[in-house]
Amino acid sequence: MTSPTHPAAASQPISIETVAIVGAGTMGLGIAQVCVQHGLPTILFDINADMLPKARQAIAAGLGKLVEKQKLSPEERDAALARLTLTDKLPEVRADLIVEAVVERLDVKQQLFRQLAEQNPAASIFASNTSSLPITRLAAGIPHPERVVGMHFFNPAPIMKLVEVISGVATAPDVADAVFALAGRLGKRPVRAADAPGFIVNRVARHYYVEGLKLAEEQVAPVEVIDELLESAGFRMGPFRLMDLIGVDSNYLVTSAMYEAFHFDAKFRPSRLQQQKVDAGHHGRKSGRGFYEYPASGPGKG
Ligand SMILES: NC(=O)c1ccc[n+]([C@@H]2O[C@H](COP(=O)([O-])OP(=O)(O)OC[C@H]3O[C@@H](n4cnc5c(N)ncnc54)[C@H](O)[C@@H]3O)[C@@H](O)[C@H]2O)c1
Repeated sequence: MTSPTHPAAASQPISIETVAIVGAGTMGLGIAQVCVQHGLPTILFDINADMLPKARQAIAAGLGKLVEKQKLSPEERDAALARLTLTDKLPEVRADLIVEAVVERLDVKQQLFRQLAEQNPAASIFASNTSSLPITRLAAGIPHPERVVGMHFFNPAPIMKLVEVISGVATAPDVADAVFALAGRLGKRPVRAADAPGFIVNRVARHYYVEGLKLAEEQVAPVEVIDELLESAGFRMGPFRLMDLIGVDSNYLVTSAMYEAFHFDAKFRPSRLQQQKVDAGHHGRKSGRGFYEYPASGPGKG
């Protein structure tokens, strides 16, 4: 059996010099910050124009914190910000590497990749930050599926070192290699993962959320107590505080996708308590309220 090949990869390693991030939400803006900080001209696109000024502010604040900690000079911060282009116009999304960080829905991500394929050369790499959707399925029906790869950052992207690099059945090895190398250039610790539901971390971590929610539903203890106990047992954040950071809606979609991917295995069943939070718009820090309230600091902070 021969491996798929990437159009740009005939004789030399694929070079990634420009990046575009699609989706300026919790993950997209963190990934964009990391890219500009590491010297890459980066386009950040969102369909919702209202997200863009907030995204610039959040990235400026993130870089500002690094200046305060003397990890970045004010000049480096300014140069990083100058590498950032924000847009709500999809035709402007052209780059060597496009990382999508939009809502966790296969149909939305596939439609986006199909549109991007029309305006980008075959050599552009399409990476997905999906937490749970199969890369093989995501690539199906996309022109040049060998360029589709998983590049899964963790939240908060500027801080967390791990990046899972996932090859689907069609992914060209040199595409995965190029994304792996880029993650290293971004100061991350890349790890290769096979295309299994939830990859590595989310497969294990799912039970942290699912069991925490079951405890709350069964009224074994209130959410604050569950969080406090797990934090005192050594976890950095309890499951509810962590879901508020992740986005209760994003976390719910990941659990739902994994439940389906594991053929409705009861151990991944999504919680009604969480579904109600989503239905009520209590999406966590980003909406100012989730399992906790974030009134004074506003959305996005805690
Ligand atoms: N939140 C986390 O902790 C986390 C961690 C790792 C991976 N992920 C994954 O990252 C992806 C994004 O999650 P998030 O939590 O950042 O979501 P989010 O809801 O915070 O942000 C999504 C953004 O995408 C935009 N968007 C939606 N559809 C779009 C489209 N078609 N084109 C352009 N923009 C579009 C929305 O306007 C929004 O700004 C998901 O696949 C999720 O599973 C999330």
